[in-house]
Order: sequence, then structure tokens, then C-alpha cells
Amino acid sequence: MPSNSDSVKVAVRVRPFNQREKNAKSKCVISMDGNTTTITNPENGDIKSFSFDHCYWSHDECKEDETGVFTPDSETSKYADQNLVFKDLGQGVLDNAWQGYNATLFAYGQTGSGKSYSMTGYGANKGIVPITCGELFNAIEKNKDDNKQLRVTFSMLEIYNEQIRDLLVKGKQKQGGLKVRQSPKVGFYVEGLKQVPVSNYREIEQLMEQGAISRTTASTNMNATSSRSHMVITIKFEQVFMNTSGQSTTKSSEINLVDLAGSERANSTGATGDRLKEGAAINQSLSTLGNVISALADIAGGKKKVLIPYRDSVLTKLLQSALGGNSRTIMIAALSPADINFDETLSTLRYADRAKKIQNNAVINESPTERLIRELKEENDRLLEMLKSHGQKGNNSEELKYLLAENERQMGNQLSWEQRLEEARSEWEKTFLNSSKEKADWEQLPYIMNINEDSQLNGVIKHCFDKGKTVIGKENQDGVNIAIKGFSIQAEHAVVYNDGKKMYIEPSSTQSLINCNGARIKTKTQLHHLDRLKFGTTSLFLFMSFTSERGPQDQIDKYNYDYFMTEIAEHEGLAVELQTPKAHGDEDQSSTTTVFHEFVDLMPLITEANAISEELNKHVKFEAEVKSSASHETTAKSKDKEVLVKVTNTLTRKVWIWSKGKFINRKNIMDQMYSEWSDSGQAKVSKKNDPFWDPVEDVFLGSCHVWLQPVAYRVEVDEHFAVHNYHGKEEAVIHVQIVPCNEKGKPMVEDDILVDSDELLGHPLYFHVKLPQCMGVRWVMEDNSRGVYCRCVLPDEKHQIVTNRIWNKPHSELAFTKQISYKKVSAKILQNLLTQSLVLELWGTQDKTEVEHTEEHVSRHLDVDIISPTNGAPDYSFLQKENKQLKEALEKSRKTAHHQNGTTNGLDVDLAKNIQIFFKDIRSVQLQIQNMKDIAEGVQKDGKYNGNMKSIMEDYVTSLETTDKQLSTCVQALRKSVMDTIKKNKSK
Ligand SMILES: Nc1ncnc2c1ncn2[C@@H]1O[C@H](COP(=O)(O)OP(=O)(O)OP(=O)(O)O)[C@@H](O)[C@H]1O
Repeated sequence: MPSNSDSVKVAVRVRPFNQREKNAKSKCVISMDGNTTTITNPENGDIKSFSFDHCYWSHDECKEDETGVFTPDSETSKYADQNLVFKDLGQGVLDNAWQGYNATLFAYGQTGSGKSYSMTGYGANKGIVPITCGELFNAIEKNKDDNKQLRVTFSMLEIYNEQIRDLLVKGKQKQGGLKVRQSPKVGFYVEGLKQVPVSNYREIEQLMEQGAISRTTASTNMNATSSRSHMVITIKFEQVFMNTSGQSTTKSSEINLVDLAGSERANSTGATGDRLKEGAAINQSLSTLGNVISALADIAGGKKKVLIPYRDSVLTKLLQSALGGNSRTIMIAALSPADINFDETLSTLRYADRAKKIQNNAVINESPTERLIRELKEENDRLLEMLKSHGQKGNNSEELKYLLAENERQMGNQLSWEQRLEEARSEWEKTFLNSSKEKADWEQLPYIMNINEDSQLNGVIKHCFDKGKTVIGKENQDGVNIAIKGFSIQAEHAVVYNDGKKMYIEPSSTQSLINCNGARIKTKTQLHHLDRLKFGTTSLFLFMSFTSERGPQDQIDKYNYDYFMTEIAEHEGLAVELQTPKAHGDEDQSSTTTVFHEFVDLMPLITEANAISEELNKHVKFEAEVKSSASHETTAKSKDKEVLVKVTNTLTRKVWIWSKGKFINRKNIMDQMYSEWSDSGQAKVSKKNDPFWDPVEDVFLGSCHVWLQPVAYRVEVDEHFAVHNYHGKEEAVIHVQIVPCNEKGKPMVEDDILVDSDELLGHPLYFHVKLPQCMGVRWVMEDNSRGVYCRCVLPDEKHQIVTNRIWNKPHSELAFTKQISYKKVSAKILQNLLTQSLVLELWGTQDKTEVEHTEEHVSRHLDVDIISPTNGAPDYSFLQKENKQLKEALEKSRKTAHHQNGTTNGLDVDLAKNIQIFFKDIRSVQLQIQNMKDIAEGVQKDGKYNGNMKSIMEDYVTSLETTDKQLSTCVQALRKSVMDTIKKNKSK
């Protein structure tokens, strides 16, 4: 149902396939019929339909005319072009503005779905913003009248990481960004934002170009940031009418045009299990916008007492009047047509569906100018009074001062329009002259143009090469002709030679990272038209050669960010690795393509993370890896191929493996840290909140499959298996023996072998799993301070195997034996044996000495089940009980501490230490018991009993007695410690 005039109008628009989607032979999941948009789930064919005020089909049935404009390709074509979208949406905004209503238009959708295309447009295909601005001035021209003054001001800002940057300010921005303030008269506003008076469309165009340059230069350090930021353009349109008696009336309208950050950045799905999941405000503005829309939709649905969280983010403060307030608002939801984006697109449709329920209440902003000024004056008098009574200090008076200043500014606006326009014009001329000179240069000389993740910003920065030598390097360095921003740019990075006919580039030192068409270059290399260059780790440029070498129709657009990234990934051999079929079974091509693109998308983030790590001196290195065999999880549902991030501390050589979700989550926190650091020169975080830090953990090295079928026939397995890592490469070799035995552990003889496995049904089955040793462990060979252990869960999901940790030895004597007993073999158990395998996992350990004190670590250790030693050894199940009690005590103490002083850290550390020690002791006891047991077994096996053995057995008994004593002391000490902690908490 189309909505009534004051509810938010919602339009959806679906774009054509992009190159990547075409390559992947994507299917279109969107269809449109009138005001209905339908999406089909590519997996099960389920359909969902939504109705909106407008549904724009811009997917196909279009052609490009000679000027580059996309139009419908026939009379019957459904294609919605830019003009149609403007007529439906932009024209309404303009009409509203003339009537004195505020208007807001915002574009929502995942990265690359077509938000900027609709809002700003590309090249000849101008979007709503420029057409609307152009039409505004056309109408102003037609409405010129001596009794009317028409005033337009323009401002442009960007919100990134909850900081506001003024895009019309050149050079350095205010530290920490501009502040949002609230005044009773105007609501929320941005303090100190440049509001430029404009008198024609060309000026707006220039301002937008200027804004794009600021956006680009700010984001070259972090190439991908622009798609994570929101851009807000505000056009203030005022009509001042004079009447014959010299009095005037002002009708005003504020038009907000908002290009939102990619919607996929709002959620942190995938970060499950990351200890910092809660700490990461992933695009606070975007998620708050979602909450505000939901709250408003609830209110429209009749729900009472709903709190609308406008104050929770910068964006929603600025859009307060647009959402549920004094504004006529339109939302454009941009949709990707491709099946691979189904989930994101469906969530965009749901979002849009909610937004259309919002009711606004727009009023005409019109009042006598004198009254406006009078009101502002009265307000100022009041503020001054308040300021006097508050004194000059404190937060309150700060706030009052800001309000005073803003009111003064507004009064000034009313009075000196002509003067402001004049000032703005002279500033223009300066900028305009400069840029026209540059333009003349790059039309004749070879140059490089920047490439950004946001294709809107491509080519915003251009550097020309005069004849002779040009030095590329860091800003403010002597002798550098072209300064490039970005990570890992050397003071003098490269030299470009222009001999009038040919162009060459040469790295200035071995430190200079330069990539050309995906490959690193180390010597002087000739440049060709449309070569792709990467300087340092993040700065991308496309090379445009002499005019004579440029083709009349160079497809520059083709060389976008995606092209650069794919090319680099291909050069790193990833495509090849991914396309090699797996040893066992068929390869699902589409999942390979998905993984390849996931990898390509992750690469720039990895590069940025590395660069941030370097700048902040974190000594942490990130590498994307593809996990290529189903091995890690013993559950059947594990993905076939998966992108993971290997994290290495370059000082300690400790290694972590992060999931993609965890990495993206951490990267967001790193970005926030980095922007704080660039702002204030410091970024101090506690270890606990440090995105670069994690407690040392064990690392999965690889696995091997041991088929259990022989066991079902009581046949022994005795083999060496290769353990394969993520890449399918051999990590180690492990000796595995599975030996059927009797209840007492005595090995079976040949006669016990079964002809038919069914004979086992209903009978007991005993066997030993033995892991004598593990050889050639690469993990330990690389760094012999490390260790390994093996673990495995049997297919019955009850029995577990965990070996001892063997340190410092690439050839490790695991000496592990465990007896598995089934009292009665059921059909299910037999089926398991016949069809399943033991997935033996090899894990790397990294720290023998370091004791970590984090809460996570404590609880992780508390969760460890103590494996009860088998046969003959004393029963330590009481420890499990003790364990449980301790956990409860800890929980309790934590709660009290929270209650009392809001934090538990200091107190829990002591406790954590004790618990740590406690578990170390238990481990060592378990080890001793295991050793003794092995010896006893040996004795039993070869039946020899000599004097020597006697003393060993005696040792065994004494040792058990002492460990028993040790354990009870330990438990007592621990109990005391818990009690002390609780007491300490209480007394605080
Ligand atoms: N209606 C359309 N017709 C033709 N091409 C389109 C259309 N919409 C989008 N495109 C193309 O799709 C690509 C991505 O669009 P766009 O840059 O507008 O996405 P976006 O959502 O703004 O992405 P980002 O969040 O990175 O800014 C562009 O190359 C654009 O030219």
C-alpha cells in the first residue's frame, strides 16, 4: 500500500549485475511488478513479497546512448533511469522546499548496491542530488523577483567512527571532529560546520568536487573507510519576502541528502566467541538508525511508551527531524540482484518495509523575519541571564555559550546575506583558478589517478608527470614532488622518468613497496597506459599515459577497486591454489568462487590491519589463509573451505588463528584505536581491551583420519598417518595403534578375529587407542620452544582422547594409551565403527611458562573436564565436585564485586592465579598417574616381575600417596583463597 503524504516514502531500486557477478554467473533473485518487489531464496525457492511507494527496475533492458547515459532500450522496457527516479523523488523534494517544508532523502543498502549511483550518479548519469540542485537553481532563475530574496547555503559532512568531519574544510580537521549540540530552537546542529552561501549550480558542483577530494584524501590512509562512513549534504533554502511596508517574511527549508555507509557493516555476525565482541561498536550510527526506525515503526503500529534512541548516535541526532519529526522523508533502498547477496538484500527489504511505517509531521517553516530575529534576541537575553546566574564556569555555562554563539550566527545570517555571498565568491575564484590549471595539465601530461573502494571517489586525485624526473614520497619531505598519503610510503619512495616518449618507474630503495599490475617491482620498469600501481600497502593508482597512447574509448571504469584486488590476489597464487581440486571428492565450484571473493574482500582489511599494527608498534602480523580441508571440526557441518586469519606476534612468535568474523570485528576496534591515535598521538588501551592482544592459546595444526572398520572385526590397526594442515600440506606424521583387547587390557590373538562384524552385536568390545609418537612436527621445528598434543573425540561422542603436552621436541614421545570399553555393542556403535573414522587432531602449544590472568582464561580452565584416569588409579572424581563448587564461589564473588564497585578485575586476578596453579598441579598428578599406569601395564604385558619392578611399584604407591596429599593441600589453599576473595569483596 502506498503510504499517505506524511509517512516516510520508500523506494527500492535494483541495479545491473556487476562484473564479479557476471563472472560468477549469478542469478537474479529480484523481480518487480508495479509496487511489489519479490525476492526468491536461491537455496529453496521460497519467495517473499513487499510493497513500496516505488519499485525501480534498473537491472536490464537498457542501452547506453552516445553521451554515456543509460536509457530504456525499447518502448516496452521496464528500465528506470536516473531521470525517472528524479521525477518521482527529487521533484517532490524540490516542491516541498518551495513550500517551506524540510525534506530528507537517504539511501540505504549494502556496499556496492547502488546508493551512490542513485544519490550522486556517475559521469553522465547524474543522480538525484545534482539534478535536484540544478533544478533548484533553474527554478530560482525563473522566480527572480525584486520583492523576494532567495538564499541557498550548502554544507557537506562525513560521519566516521562517530566523529564528524567537515568535507568543505581543506587541510587539517578539528581534533576529535565537530560536536553535535542541541538548542531548544533548532534542535540538534553541528557546531562550527562550514555553511557556504551559493548563487548558482556550478558552485554547488565545485563544492561537491571539493568534498569528494576531502573524502578521498582522508581515506587514502585507510582505503576502505569511505564505504564505512556516512555522507550528509545539507542545502538550506530560504525565501525572504518583502512587503510594501518594508517588513519581511522568511520561509525556510532544510534539505538533507544522506548517503549511508554500507549496511553490511552494521552487524557483527561472525564475531561469535570473540572476547571483544561486546566492546566493538560497529558503526554505532548505522545500528542506532535501525533501532530508531524500529521504535518509530512500533509507535506507528500503536505501541505506547517506546523510547526512541536518537541520542545514541551522531547520525540519528542529525536526522532526528527527518525521522518522526518535522520533515518529509524519502528512503531509497538499493538492492543487489545477485543470488550471492540474498541474505543482505532480504535484510535491506525488511529494513525498508519497517521504515515505510514511520509517520512524520511536517510543518511549513514560515515566519516574519523580524520575529525570527526578535525571538533569537530574546532567547539570547535569556541565555545571558542564565549564564550570569550559573557563573562562568562548568559544563552548563559552556553549553550556554555555544548556544549564544549559534544564535548570534543565525542573526548574522539574516542580516548580511549579500556580504556572505561575496566572501564565498572570492574564495571560489581562488579554488577554481587552481583546479582549472591542474585540469589543463592532466589533459596533456601522463598522470596517475587514485582508485578507491568507493568507485565514486576514483580519479578524484590526479598527479601529473612533467618531462624529466619526478620524485614520489611522503608529505613534507625535501625533494619530493608528489606526496602520497598511505601506509608504508617511504620518505622517498619512487622516481618516475618521463623522456617525452616513454615512461619509467623505479623504486627508490629496497624498502619501497611498489606493485605493478599485481606483481612487485624492484628495478626500473617501463610504464604502459592503464597500468595498475600500488604504492606502499594501501595506495592504489591507475596510470594514464601520453595522450597519444590513450584510446578514444578507454574503459577506465573497468579498472576499479575490485579489479585491482582480484589481480593482486591472483598474483599471490591464490586463484591457483583454490582451483586445485581437493584430493578426495569433487569440488563445488561456486563455493570456491565465494571463498576466492571472500579472500579478495578481506585482503585490503588485512593490509590495513598490518599497517595499523606497524604504526602503533604492535608487532602483530596478519595473514589471510584458506582452510581447505574439512578437518578442524569433528562435527559434520564444518564448511569445506573457509577464509581464516593467521595472527603472529613477531616478537614472541606466538600464533593465533582467527575466524573471518572475529578478524572483522577486531579490525573495527583497530580502526577506532587508529583514529584516536592519529588525532591525539596516543591510543592507550588496557590489555583486556586491546584488539591486537589475545591470551596465548593452542593452535590447530592439522588432522588425520583413522578408519575404525578393522576394529569391528577385532583386527589391529598399526600405521603411520600423515597429519595435513589447512593447506592440505603435511604437518607431521603420527604413529597410531588401535589394539583390540579383553576387559583386563590383554591384547587379542589371531583366533579372536571376527569373520562377520555382526558377531559383535550385544557383546562387549574393548580396545586400546595408542599414540606412541608423533614425528617431524613442523610447528616445533620452526620454533623449538613450542609443543604439541593430540586430541580426538570418538564417533560415539562420549569418549575423548587428550594426550600429554610434549614440549620442545619435533619428534615427540606421546606414549599415550587409553582403553575404550563398550559393555554391549549396539547397532549404532557398530555402524559408527564400520563407517566412521577417528579424526585425530594435532594441536600446537606455545607457552609453558606464561600464566595468563584473564577472566576468560580462568573460566576456560574451570570448564575443563578432568579426565578420570582409567583402571587401577585412584578415583579423583571428587575433584570435579570441588571444581564445580569453586566455580560457583567465583561466580558469587564476581557478582558481589560487581555490586560493590563495578569491577572484579583486581580481585579476580589473585584467584585466577591460584586456580591456574591448582590446575597445573592436577595436570602433573594426572601425568604421574598415567606414567605409573603405563609402567604397570608394561609389567602386566610381558609378565616379568623382578626386583627392579618391585621398587618401581613401591614408588608408584608412595607417589600416589604424596600426590594425594598435595592435592588436598592444594584444594584447601584454593578454598581459603576463594573465601578470602569473597571477604575482601564484602569489605570493599
Ligand atoms: N541503476 C544503475 N544502473 C547502472 N549501474 C548502476 C546502477 N546502480 C549502480 N550501478 C553501478 O554499480 C556499481 C556500485 O554502485 P555504487 O557505487 O552506487 O554503490 P554504493 O552502494 O554506493 O557502494 P558504496 O557503499 O561502496 O559507496 C557502480 O559501478 C555503479 O555504476
